Amino acid sequence: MPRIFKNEAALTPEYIPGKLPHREEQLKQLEAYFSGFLENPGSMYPKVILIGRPGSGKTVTSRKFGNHAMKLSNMVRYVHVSCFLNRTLSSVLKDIGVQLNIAIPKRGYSTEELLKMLLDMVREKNIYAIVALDDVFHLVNNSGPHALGTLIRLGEEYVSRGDKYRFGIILISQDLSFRDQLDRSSQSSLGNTVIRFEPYTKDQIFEILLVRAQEALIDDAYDEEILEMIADVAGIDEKVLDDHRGDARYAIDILWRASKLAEIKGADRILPEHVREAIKNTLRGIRSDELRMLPLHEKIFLLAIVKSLMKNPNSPYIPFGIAEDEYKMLCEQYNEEPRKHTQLWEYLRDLNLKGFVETRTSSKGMRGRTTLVSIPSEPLMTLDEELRRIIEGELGT
Ligand SMILES: Nc1ncnc2c1ncn2[C@@H]1O[C@H](COP(=O)(O)OP(=O)(O)OP(=O)(O)O)[C@@H](O)[C@H]1O
Repeated sequence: MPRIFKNEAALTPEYIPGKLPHREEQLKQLEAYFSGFLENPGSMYPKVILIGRPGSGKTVTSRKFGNHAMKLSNMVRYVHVSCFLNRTLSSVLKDIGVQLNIAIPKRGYSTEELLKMLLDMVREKNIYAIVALDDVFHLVNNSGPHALGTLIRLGEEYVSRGDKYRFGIILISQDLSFRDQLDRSSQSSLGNTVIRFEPYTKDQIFEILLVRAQEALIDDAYDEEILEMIADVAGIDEKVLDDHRGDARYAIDILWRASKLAEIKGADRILPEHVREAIKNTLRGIRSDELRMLPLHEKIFLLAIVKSLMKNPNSPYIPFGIAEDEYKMLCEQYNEEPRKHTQLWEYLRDLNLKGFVETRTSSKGMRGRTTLVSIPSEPLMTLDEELRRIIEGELGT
């Protein structure tokens, strides 16, 4: 079988590439804001905000900077916390502890006690940590502005008692709305150091894809035109108002899917037809890592919504009740005890909040008022496959 990949991992979302085209400036700015902290650890407390749309490279730039910082000093650690996963102060503190190799008890302690343990241990180990809080608005939305205020002041009272600054903070978000919710003193303590990440143009996406392709694919497996074709649909375009344009994750995902299709079909190179099919099958707003993090029964309920919509191809919406029936059938199939009606409403509310589904109340034509559910912008087949894979993996079936 002809080979397409030489290092498939270079097309996975977690991979940190050797070069980050078009983010050199942002990396340089991060290095500059942290240079005092890195040259003389503990002498200052840098706080930097990264903002930009999804897929504009905030996470990967922050991680790359973290690797650079750790190379400069063996006393410095970089810690990357997903606030999508950790939505409370105590879970953020525990995650920081885990990443710093500090044993923090799972339960039985207040957040103040957890905070104190963390600060004491950091001092005892004599380390300095750069903490990046990714998707920080989830923390503020779920736990209120006070939780973030506490993190922004991390260790400041220790400094007033003679210790050094032990932390630097990077806050990552799509916009600055999280900052407006903070109280005045946290806002002023946070300051105004903002690095912006603009959505990528077609040319920029092309160069990003080229670097990735060189790392991931056999030279003969692709033409640059294939990458241009992907850049055309993924780069921003003034004429097309589309939320997903300018998103490097979307572009890289298409390249991976097209390469995989070429491999599965036994082709010796990626053809335009593979790209077309890959575009059709690529999830746009939804990320598979976010799917994976939903509670098991919320995933099964989402799969039920997907299946109900697939069974009704002429209708963009299905009533809640249809999805509920489908959910019960799926539970039977998976040998799982179905959750109660009220719990399913909770799931629906959450799925809507996270942008996985859209809901509306039925118009007059229908009898009574029912809640209708739709998934307007994702390919159902791909969602179906992805969810089944994740659920079956989790259930070990
Ligand atoms: N300049 C770049 N060069 C190479 N790869 C990039 C670049 N920018 C982004 N990527 C890749 O695109 C994907 C998405 O980037 P990243 O996760 O950093 O975006 P983000 O802005 O943090 O998005 P989100 O807000 O959705 O988390 C990752 O796989 C990342 O490696």
